[in-house]
Amino acid sequence: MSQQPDVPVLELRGLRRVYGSGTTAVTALDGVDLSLQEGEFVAVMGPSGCGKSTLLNLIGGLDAADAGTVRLAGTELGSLDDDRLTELRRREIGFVFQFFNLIPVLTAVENAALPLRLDGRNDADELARHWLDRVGLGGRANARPDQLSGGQQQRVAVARALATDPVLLLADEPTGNLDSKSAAEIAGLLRQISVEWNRTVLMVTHDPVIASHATRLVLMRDGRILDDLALDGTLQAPRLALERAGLL
Ligand SMILES: Nc1ncnc2c1ncn2[C@@H]1O[C@H](COP(=O)(O)OP(=O)(O)OP(=O)(O)O)[C@@H](O)[C@H]1O
Repeated sequence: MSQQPDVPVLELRGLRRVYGSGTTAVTALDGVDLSLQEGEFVAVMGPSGCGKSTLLNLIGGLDAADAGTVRLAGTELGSLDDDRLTELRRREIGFVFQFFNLIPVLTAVENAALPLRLDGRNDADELARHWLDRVGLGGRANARPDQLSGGQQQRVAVARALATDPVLLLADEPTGNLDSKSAAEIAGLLRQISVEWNRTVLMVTHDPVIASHATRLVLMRDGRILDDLALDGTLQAPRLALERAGLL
């Protein structure tokens, strides 16, 4: 999928998701509009239960909205059949998770190559090595996850997420299982991926220091977007925005 100029990488319109029905219904997303341009690094923050995971699930095509649309580089996810949605998810969205989700018996390069192998690419290992190099792990390509630190394992996961050259990288608490030094390094890598490599990154985090690496901050509460602001790279900016919004 090539990115066309002027078409947002991601466009959400009127996104709504209600779990359950009747008196026990929970409105997890209550009319979310959001547009991301190529090269942005957006941090999403908000209190527990405000709808962040639901939002990522809908953007990642893992769950369907009750109303509204998700467009990825112009393609509306709701218009795709299951096979096309699976294909788009594998090629056009890179996922990075809190607990890395690497396969323990595979080496770093085998893990990073996995989405390409699933796609039948015969240059899978070559591309995986290229991405491991770019994320600073070229020297550990043949190590298994249990031979790598947490930060290194997350780098493998980032290489795997980038291997198919997706239009969007989704990161769900990518530093939540790391010590503060490794966490800052991974957040710095995500910033490099967006600002220097012009990839688009959407990250959910609870940590305002980690959010300070992003170029833009989206604050959520009760299934809605409360604030959406550009960040200036200072450590305090997300904390001040959270305070202003009454979320701290
Ligand atoms: N499968 C489900 N069934 C019923 N309610 C759900 C389900 N998943 C989430 N919810 C509810 O929807 C709301 C939003 O949940 P969600 O997990 O998206 O929030 P979150 O911001 O990711 O929270 P956290 O920061 O704790 O992960 C919450 O009230 C939650 O209890």
